[in-house]
Amino acid sequence: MTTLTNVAAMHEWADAQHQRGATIALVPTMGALHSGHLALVNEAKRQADAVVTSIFVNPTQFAPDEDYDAYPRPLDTDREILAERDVDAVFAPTVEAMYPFGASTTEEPYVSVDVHTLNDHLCGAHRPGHFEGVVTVVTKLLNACKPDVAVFGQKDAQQLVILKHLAHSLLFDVEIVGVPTVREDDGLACSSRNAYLSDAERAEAPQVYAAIQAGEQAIASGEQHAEAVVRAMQKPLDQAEHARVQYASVVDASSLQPVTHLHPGDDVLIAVAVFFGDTRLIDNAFVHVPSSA
Ligand SMILES: Nc1ncnc2c1ncn2[C@@H]1O[C@H](COP(=O)(O)OP(=O)(O)OP(=O)(O)O)[C@@H](O)[C@H]1O
Ligand SMILES: CC(C)(CO)[C@@H](O)C(=O)[O-]
Ligand code: BAL
Repeated sequence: MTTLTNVAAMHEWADAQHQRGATIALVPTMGALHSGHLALVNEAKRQADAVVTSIFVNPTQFAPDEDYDAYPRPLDTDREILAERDVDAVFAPTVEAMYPFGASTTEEPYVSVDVHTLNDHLCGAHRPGHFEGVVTVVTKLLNACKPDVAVFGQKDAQQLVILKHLAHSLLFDVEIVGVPTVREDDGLACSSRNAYLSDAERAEAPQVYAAIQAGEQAIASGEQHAEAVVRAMQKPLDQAEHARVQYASVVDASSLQPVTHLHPGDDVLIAVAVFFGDTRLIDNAFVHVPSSA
């Protein structure tokens, strides 16, 4: 497994793969790898001949009050994990390599991609600049790694939907593939940020998934009012003493705009963000409204 830290070396590797007729799958991550990331790597291996995993904690997607400095960076362990999985290359650029003119976009002339109304709800409404930072860095990663396929987790559902629109709107010649959320045995979605939880918070954290299951159940049993679905999602979270709900929402699965009524055949995204202390957890499900609803 080769490790590449600058864009020129990454281009050289990608060009060499394509010259030998191999396709490339990219798995973008911020490191601190867990089973969720490894599911993406497995899918990448199914999708292409050569797999590159990027490890980059992207400064521009963190709001000023968020955990950019504290975010875990166990690069050597991550590299060992990826080598064991026979990943072909790791792209671990410096901030300077990814942002040659500086990551603070207020200081330099710059170009960025606007996500417009896709940013209005869910995490976009609560993390100023987050998705602009994500689409900017993913654009850079796609240009640096030249993949045929890029693999992302459904755990970050709003991100996945926005990135599919990014590729479609801006004519990127890449397929965006989503992978279902990988969970701990008790249902909690695997996340690098789970490591921040105290024992008491960790014990209650599976209620976040219980909220999603309650929403799915309400829709499956014919509930037509989004408000009632949200109330059902709220109930398991009311039982978690340490939980503070940031949002519980039902939105259209493509436009990400709130829905009030569910109609048979609709595709919706039900999603929650919940704080346990300073740790913010998200979970969600894409749900197809059944014909009995
Ligand atoms: N439990 C999971 N199941 C499937 N994919 C996941 C899971 N957790 C993260 N991913 C995906 O892995 C990719 C990299 O995510 P990232 O490195 O931010 O990990 P993370 O654990 O989600 O971190 P964070 O705690 O910052 O949310 C993203 O596409 C993300 O959706
Ligand atoms: C896609 C991503 C690697 C971009 O920094 C990040 O948002 C993540 O880890 O989901
Ligand atoms: N997994 C999404 C990256 C973030 O929370 O910033």
